[in-house]
Amino acid sequence: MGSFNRASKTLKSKYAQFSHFQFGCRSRITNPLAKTNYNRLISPIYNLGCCQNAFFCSYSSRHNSKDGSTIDLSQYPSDKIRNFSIIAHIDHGKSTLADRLLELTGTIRKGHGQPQYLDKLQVERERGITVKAQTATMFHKHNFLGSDTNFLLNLIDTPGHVDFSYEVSRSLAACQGALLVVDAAQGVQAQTVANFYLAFESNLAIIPVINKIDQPTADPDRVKAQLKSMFDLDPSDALLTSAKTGQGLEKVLPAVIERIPPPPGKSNSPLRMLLLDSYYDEYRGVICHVAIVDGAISKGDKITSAATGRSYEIVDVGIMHPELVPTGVLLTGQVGYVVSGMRSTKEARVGDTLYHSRSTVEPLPGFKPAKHMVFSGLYPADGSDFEALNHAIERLTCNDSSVSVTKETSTALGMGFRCGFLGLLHMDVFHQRLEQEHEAHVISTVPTVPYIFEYSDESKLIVQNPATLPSNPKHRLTACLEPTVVATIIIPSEYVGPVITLCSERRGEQLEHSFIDSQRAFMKYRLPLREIVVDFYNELKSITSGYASFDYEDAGYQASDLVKLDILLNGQSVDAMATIVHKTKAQRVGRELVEKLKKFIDRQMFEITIQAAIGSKVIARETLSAMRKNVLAKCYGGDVTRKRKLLEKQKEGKKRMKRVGSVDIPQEAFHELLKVS
Ligand SMILES: Nc1nc2c(ncn2[C@@H]2O[C@H](COP(=O)(O)OP(=O)(O)OP(=O)(O)O)[C@@H](O)[C@H]2O)c(=O)[nH]1
Repeated sequence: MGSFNRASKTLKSKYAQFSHFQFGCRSRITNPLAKTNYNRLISPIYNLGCCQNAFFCSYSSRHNSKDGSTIDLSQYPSDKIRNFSIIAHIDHGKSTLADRLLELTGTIRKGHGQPQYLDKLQVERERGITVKAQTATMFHKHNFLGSDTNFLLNLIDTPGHVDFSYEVSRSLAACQGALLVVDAAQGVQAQTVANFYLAFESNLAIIPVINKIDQPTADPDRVKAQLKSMFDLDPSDALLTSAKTGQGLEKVLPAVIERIPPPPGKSNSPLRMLLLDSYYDEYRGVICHVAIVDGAISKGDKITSAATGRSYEIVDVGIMHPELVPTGVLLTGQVGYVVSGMRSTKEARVGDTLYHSRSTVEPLPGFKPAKHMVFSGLYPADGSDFEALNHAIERLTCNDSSVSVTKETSTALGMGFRCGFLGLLHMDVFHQRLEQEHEAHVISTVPTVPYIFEYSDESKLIVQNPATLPSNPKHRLTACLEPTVVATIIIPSEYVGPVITLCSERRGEQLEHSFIDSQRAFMKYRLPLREIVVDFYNELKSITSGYASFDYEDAGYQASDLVKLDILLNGQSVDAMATIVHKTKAQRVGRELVEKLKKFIDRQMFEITIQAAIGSKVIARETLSAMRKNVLAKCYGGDVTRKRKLLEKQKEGKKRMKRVGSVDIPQEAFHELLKVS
């Protein structure tokens, strides 16, 4: 507990500086709908129908202005605006709570939208996770300081998974407060800790929300005690809710209005607009999400980008309500979108300051660039589809600028791309979106982390693709460095032993071990990134019967004993299968790789040797004896159509093979390798 108490003291002193209306304003919103259909913009009739009795009906204050805008934002100066995020550990109910708030304020009709309304992407719906943070503007009437006042509230629903914490930190930059949602049964989990600190370090007002109190195993008092001991949050400040049944939700928006300060910008200063995110719309070009830090922006204004120096004219401006609704203007403290004739999202740099071309301003600090933790090669399953894949990747990166892409060539797989991702789930999601949204069939190579190799001539090589590491370098190798992370693990106390064993097997160094309460342990480990990239979380879940929660943050590089492991088929190296491993693990990984490959490569008309080698030394070997696969073997009788079908299926399967020298490798073999390494 010592560390928590220390943290609490620091927090107390930090909190002492908190006074309402004194928070630094930074901003952010995010990508909404990949393909917004402007014909579906909310109609006045729809909005009138969906307003809830006691809540503010946005149309009561709407008018149709000359430029067609339907909402008059001039009645919302900064003191009537609240910008807040919903942050939580994965699955603690952020998106469901967001649904309820949208319904309460009449922004969406109750039961009208799909559950988790703001999770728009197919991949989000299929996996039940939030990948992109989403913003929605809501209007709400509240009795504030003795009089009924209309407020404009910007809600940002954020992802819970560690890979997307970059989204969370950008979201928080647009806010002055956050709802920290904690599951009443599960209590504080690893991402609760990580997200709390993100919000705390951004000086946000934090409102604890203990959600899912309808569950039979809910124990709100235990969670309150955890919030007190870990974050020094006052138990009496916690709101108790059930986003499922609606219990306690009426207290959420009043708390947002009363406890979160308004945005602090200056309305009479020149425009400073922070570019939070952008996405590409087929019909309108780049749509930028912005926060107005100072001043105001109107349709027709000329703006300049501080990052590129290019100027644009604003052709549309509005809010996300929750679809795009033109308002003709955005005022200080408001968040919304602008369309300005940018042709590619490369022109829209996240964190950029946009200002009126006629003025000069000090640019805003912007955001730290996203750090790529995992790299993988993406190749078209059919080599002739390179251009199609190129196009698909270009389109997708327009809507996910956190992926880095460079072209590369592999002797085994042909022309492809080396892509950098924020983590393995991010990589998986990108892959899935390529297939689902752009119909691209892709082979991805074993994910690797960025290693640094230093040589005697003081040169450094950053290796994002193991195949590029020279086996016989010109200069003597002086150091190998690998990236590390500090991992936070929260588990029921009875699983401490197995988790310690797992972390030491993964070359982890224990930094902290304490107890949150009588039932839950809290551990911090420094671990090589490579060791957690692939299946660490699955194994952690399996040894703790699914009760572990896990989060990590970048912790720099450490010297390590690394070797390059090559895979050879009939003596020929398969560059796409090369990997870099710790010397002590090379033997085991090599053996597992060749065994896996043996299972997945079909026997062919000749014998195939599969070898794992470090330099010229072979450390594992398997042999696949010769045989032709007869797909008709089990097909008795003379049914021609059935035989034809089987042969066509085989032909189709062959198309999905990759020929390396004389050996065909099925796509599944590459996928299976991901699991071993
Ligand atoms: N019993 C109960 N279930 C809830 C409540 N709130 C949410 N859930 C359920 O919890 C699951 C996760 O809810 P989400 O809203 O998707 O959680 P999330 O935090 O947005 O998840 P990520 O975006 O993946 O981090 C869903 O099955 C919800 O129906 C609640 O108050 N009570």
